[in-house]
Amino acid sequence: MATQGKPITCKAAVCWAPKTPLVIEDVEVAPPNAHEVRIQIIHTAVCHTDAYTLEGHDAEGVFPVVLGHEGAGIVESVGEGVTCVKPGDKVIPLYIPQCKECKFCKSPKTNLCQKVRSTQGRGVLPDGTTRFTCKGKPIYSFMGCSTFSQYTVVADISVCKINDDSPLDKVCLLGCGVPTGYGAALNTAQVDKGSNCAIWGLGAVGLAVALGCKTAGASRIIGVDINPSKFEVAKKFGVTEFVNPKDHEKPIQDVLVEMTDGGLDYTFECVGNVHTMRSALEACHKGWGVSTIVGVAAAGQEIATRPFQLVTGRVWKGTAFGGWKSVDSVPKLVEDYLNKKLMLDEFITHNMPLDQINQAFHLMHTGESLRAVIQL
Ligand SMILES: NC(=O)C1=CN([C@@H]2O[C@H](COP(=O)(O)OP(=O)(O)OC[C@H]3O[C@@H](n4cnc5c(N)ncnc54)[C@H](OP(=O)(O)O)[C@@H]3O)[C@@H](O)[C@H]2O)C=CC1
Ligand SMILES: N[C@@H](CCC(=O)N[C@@H](CSC=O)C(=O)NCC(=O)O)C(=O)O
Ligand SMILES: [Zn+2]
Ligand SMILES: [Zn+2]
Repeated sequence: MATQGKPITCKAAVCWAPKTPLVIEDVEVAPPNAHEVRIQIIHTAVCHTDAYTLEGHDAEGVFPVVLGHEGAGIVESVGEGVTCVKPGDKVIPLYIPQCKECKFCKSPKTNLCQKVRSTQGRGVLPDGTTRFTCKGKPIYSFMGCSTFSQYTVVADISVCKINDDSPLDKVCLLGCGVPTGYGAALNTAQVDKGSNCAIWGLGAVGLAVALGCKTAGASRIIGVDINPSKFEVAKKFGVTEFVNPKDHEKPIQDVLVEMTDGGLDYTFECVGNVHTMRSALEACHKGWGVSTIVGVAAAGQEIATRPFQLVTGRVWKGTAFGGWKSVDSVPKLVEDYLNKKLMLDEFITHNMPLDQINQAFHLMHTGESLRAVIQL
């Protein structure tokens, strides 16, 4: 391979500082070190967590940075000791890796591999450095993925090989939002047949929760959102009823408890707002209701409720990447998509080139998009 072992100069969307538009720059991407993989990113989608970090809400946010963590691409070259993928393989970068060796990976109770968590949280690869340079300055990595670049370097435990027939413009969604919501219902909450569920926030993550609830055989799936334009599209994902908190004077949890003869079996917060997190918990049925926090709240925010809500049997949970052990699960989710058992296309509302990436953020903020897919 002509580029192997050499730096590659390519286009990337660089975030120089919080709350500033991304700038398309020529960046230099160094070759992969041992146990690293350099990937040509072909498509990436934009997740609300990219916007959250761009807005300066992430306690771990470091700048300048190449954001993006919902991507798919082709391996360009690998560093010494890499055996899990080879040049030419189609892959998905994984922001929660799976080393299969740490205490977390060995436990069936969690997907939160901690092997590279501390370096990833500081915006660097496991050796403490970054592979991106622009205008002579090092540029940080994001969530171990940095998919808003034509080339990126990730740890070998942070990537999985997928079926050669995968359409990368669709399966890039399996890097974050869809598995997160789908797994929140199936793995974390373990929704059961005939149950009633409510979902706050009908973006891609909330709609993927709906899909998981539907797959589990839930009877009622209530969508709660302040943007009524989300209601029509939500039906495709299994949402059966809609509630807009703006249409009610009472706290929305009281409205839902009345609608459901005492409360919901399962609720999901997919907004990232501590007030909706409280509503979702308090809308749960006494004795057994389970509320799962999926949304990511801004730095410094804290949740509150009366402890009596928990004493009387409601359970508060949270999920990261839907509880999926990433290397084991993402290739299987790709197969489910290829076998038409998992919807993805319906989440994609926009397609655009890299130089329009700021428009993708705008569409998310105005509530016009579910997922915008960027072609690199
Ligand atoms: N735990 C994890 O592993 C992951 C967490 N996330 C988090 O999940 C959340 C959702 O992500 P995503 O689907 O991409 O985001 P979106 O912005 O696409 O969707 C959020 C939805 O919530 C709606 N909303 C905003 N405020 C309220 C409110 N007060 N009550 C009800 N609905 C409201 C928005 O309406 P409007 O259209 O008007 O804005 C929008 O429809 C984010 O916090 C993201 O960071 C994402 C991926 C993984
Ligand atoms: N860095 C933040 C927290 C951000 C966060 O909660 N990230 C989610 C994924 S959101 C994806 O779109 C997550 O999986 N967290 C687990 C983890 O180990 O990071 C902060 O400092 O609060
Ligand atoms: Zn995400
Ligand atoms: Zn691990």
